[in-house]
Amino acid sequence: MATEQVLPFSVVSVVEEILQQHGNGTGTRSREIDLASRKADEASLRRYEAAGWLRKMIGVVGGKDLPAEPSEEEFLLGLRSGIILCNVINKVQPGAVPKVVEGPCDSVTVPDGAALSAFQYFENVRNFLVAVEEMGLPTFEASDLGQGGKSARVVNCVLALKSYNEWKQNGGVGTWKYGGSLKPQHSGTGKPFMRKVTEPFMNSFSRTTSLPSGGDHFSYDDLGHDLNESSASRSLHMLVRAVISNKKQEEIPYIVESMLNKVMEEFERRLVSQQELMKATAKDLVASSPGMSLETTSSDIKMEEETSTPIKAEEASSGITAEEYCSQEDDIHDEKSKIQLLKQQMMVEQQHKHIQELKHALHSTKTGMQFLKIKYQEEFNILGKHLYGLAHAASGYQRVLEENRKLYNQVQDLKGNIRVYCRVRPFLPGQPNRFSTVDHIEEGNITIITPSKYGKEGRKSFNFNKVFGPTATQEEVFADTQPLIRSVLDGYNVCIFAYGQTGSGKTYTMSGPDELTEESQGVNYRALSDLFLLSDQRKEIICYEISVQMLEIYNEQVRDLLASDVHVQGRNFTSGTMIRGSMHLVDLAGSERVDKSEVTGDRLKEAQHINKSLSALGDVISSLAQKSSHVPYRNSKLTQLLQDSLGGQAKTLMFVHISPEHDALGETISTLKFAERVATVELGAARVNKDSSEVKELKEQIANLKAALVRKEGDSEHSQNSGCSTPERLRMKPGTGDSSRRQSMDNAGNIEVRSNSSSSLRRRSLDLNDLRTKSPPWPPVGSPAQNENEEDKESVSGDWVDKVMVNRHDNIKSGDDENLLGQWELDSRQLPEPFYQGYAQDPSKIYPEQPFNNKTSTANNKDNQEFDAQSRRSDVISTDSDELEAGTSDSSEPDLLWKSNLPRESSLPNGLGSKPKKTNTKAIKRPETKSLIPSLIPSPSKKRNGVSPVTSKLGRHLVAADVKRKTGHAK
Ligand SMILES: Nc1ncnc2c1ncn2[C@@H]1O[C@H](COP(=O)(O)OP(=O)(O)OP(=O)(O)O)[C@@H](O)[C@H]1O
Repeated sequence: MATEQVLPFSVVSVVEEILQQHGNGTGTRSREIDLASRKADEASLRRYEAAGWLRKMIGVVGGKDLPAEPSEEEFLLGLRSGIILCNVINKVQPGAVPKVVEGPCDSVTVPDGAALSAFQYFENVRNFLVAVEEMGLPTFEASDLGQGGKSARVVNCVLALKSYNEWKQNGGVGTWKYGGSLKPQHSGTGKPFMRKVTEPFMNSFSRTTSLPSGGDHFSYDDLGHDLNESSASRSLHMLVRAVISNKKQEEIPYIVESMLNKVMEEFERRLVSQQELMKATAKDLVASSPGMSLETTSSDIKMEEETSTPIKAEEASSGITAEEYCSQEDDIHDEKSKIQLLKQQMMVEQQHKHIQELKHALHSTKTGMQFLKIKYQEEFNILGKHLYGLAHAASGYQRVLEENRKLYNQVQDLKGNIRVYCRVRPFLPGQPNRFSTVDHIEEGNITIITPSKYGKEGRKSFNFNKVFGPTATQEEVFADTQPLIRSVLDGYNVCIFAYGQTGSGKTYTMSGPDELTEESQGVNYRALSDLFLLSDQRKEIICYEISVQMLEIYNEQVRDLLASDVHVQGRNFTSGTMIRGSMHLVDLAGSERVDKSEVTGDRLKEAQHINKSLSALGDVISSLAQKSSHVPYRNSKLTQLLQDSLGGQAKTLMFVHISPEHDALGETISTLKFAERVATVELGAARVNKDSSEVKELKEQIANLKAALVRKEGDSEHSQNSGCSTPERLRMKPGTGDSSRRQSMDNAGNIEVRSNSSSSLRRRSLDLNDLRTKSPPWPPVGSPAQNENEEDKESVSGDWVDKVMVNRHDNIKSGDDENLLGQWELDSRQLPEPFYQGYAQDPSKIYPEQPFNNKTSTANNKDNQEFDAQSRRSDVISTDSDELEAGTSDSSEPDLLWKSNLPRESSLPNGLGSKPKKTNTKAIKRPETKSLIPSLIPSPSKKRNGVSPVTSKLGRHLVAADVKRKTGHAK
């Protein structure tokens, strides 16, 4: 059917041609007559159709002047007034002619009618024609309605109006336009005659044009085509009539069959030629478009056929030729190329637009990068400034640290150089009577419940720097001690010693209990740990060398339990200065009364020495408290060794311990009073042992010169006393070699150094000789850094005897403790270098304030030395006792504590110097059971009683021999 739609010929034309050929036998003349007749019939039929439609539209009454099948004259006459036309058009398009001039029906028929009426009728026709024109319908001339006028155009106009009306009544779908397609409505109303005989036949032929159905559009061209088609049908009809009119009835089927066969043949022939024409056209298109393939062309053509089917059908129906079609194809191809080109141009433009956008984005990115770069540079510069500031701050950090250290130590100094902390031991497990003598504790205050004889109120308060109750932990105790430890690393000498009666907790505080845990570690462990910790923290700034010395003083003999050295020594990397600090951790012997121990023999001798040590300590502290010009450091080994820590350069802390038991109340009060007195001692501002290298060299030069001077004096004395070669004399000579100096030291200094090959010292791969030879040079005696007292300067090691741990023998608990001692005893009699120079120079200088009246008795055997020391001490006490009363068991009263060594009794704060003298009956019965320190302070009553203070003190006071080896100190 697609082929039929594009056919440039119609079926009617083929049939007509066949019929004409069939009728050729009737002659040319008859054909001309038939054609004229056929045209006349067609015109009549069209006129009849128009008249019939008009009559139908306006009714019989309105159309009474128009016959159903009027002649041409009747048709024109009936429409001449324009009334029928105006009424009809107003029915088709209401209001098309607003005003229709009506008149008497006969006015038209009367030729002599009024001229006015004729004019009015003309107006009707004119209005009708205007309306028709506005509707897009074919018009005619008004003169066509006059006499002698032509009806053909009038009929066409009426039939067009009829078609328009039918299109409108069918719904008016689409837009009616002039030249549009409209399928003719073959209602058959205008073809009553043809419909009766030939309508099936005609319809079968006319439909071969396959015009689009539906009648969506109406155009005048369609009307023309319809009219042409109708004319052709009627012409065909007449040809058929002409062919069969003179034939017999029985011949007609054969004739019709013959004609149909011919029509079919002709139609097929034309189809074939049409197909050939189409193929040739397609090849030409391919040849003219090099880039187009045959398939593309075919598909394009097919596509074009599909898209333009209505147009082609219209073209076919309107007789478009193949050439015209090819021309249109070319136009379409060109159009497609243009579209393609436009598309490409659009793409190029779009890509160009994208490129522009990309360029813009790139530019923005570049700008952003530039901005970021500038920002980065700015931030980098700011960061650099910050870094510079930080570096500057870091460099100043050293100064700040130094300043902090200074301030920190200043604060410590402002607190007082001798600090006294009191600690109350808790009741021990298994103790039945738990009545505590401690009433209450408040920060630095402790109140003791006393019997009425001790006070009016039965209470007595003591103030110290700090008081720790029975529940205080080791950590809490050390927390308040720690600042002193840190001072050691800053170049200060520090002395921490524990004081108190036996069993009050001295060892517990300093070392801890026997079964040691991390929590129960005492000050010694924690202090050493802190030293190493701090030195490690400061290792970037200061290089510390820490050495530990462990000494024991027993019966006035000093034993080095570890090695010979030296100190905490640090070298500042930045300034190059050297600082030296020392720390003395001293666990003293018990201070309770001797009468509780009732010891004799060796114990008594031991107690005498302890007595002497503590007595000397009391003397030193008393002198310091009185700011005496002379401080008797050399009265005992203890005070000699602690000189640096008890002098003006040191920071001293005393832990005073008391027991809570009621039966220890006397010792408790005595101890607290002693401690309170100690707390009043002002040592002056502590000084840092800090030397530059130049100062150090100068000090060494001075020391050498002084040593040379001493040797020179010794030589001259030796020459004057030639022949006097007693051991004492020999000891007093300055040693020329190590062995001689050691010998001298052994004798004069009562120092015993023993080495044990199986000791833990050796297990640590330490060699005493090694340590000694590697020790720093012994400082010059009497160096400026030492005590201002010239005698003390010469006789005491000064800065160079540090790190002393004073230990005591415990003959009572000699079991396990003796084993522990074995680990630390040294067999060798090699002596530490400091003692050679400190003591061997001149024994008489050790006790300058005493008459050295028994030089020969201080023989080179140890016992003699001990006895000598005791004798000297006795001499001292004897001298003092001239002014003081003899001690009694009541001499433990605190008021008597310091009197013996105070130059002015009236200066005692408690005014007990005027206390009435008492006779000590206990002293007579058991003279060895007197308390230690109070007994060293003879009371006026004792003096008046005339009891020899020497015998009474030495005989009645005994330190309980319960001292353990403090092996933990050196671990
Ligand atoms: N604060 C305390 N907490 C618990 N137990 C303590 C405390 N203080 C002392 N002790 C215990 O009391 C007993 C005696 O203490 P410690 O040996 O330390 O006394 P001391 O003063 O050193 O005696 P000594 O003079 O004989 O050496 C020990 O068993 C010890 O563990």
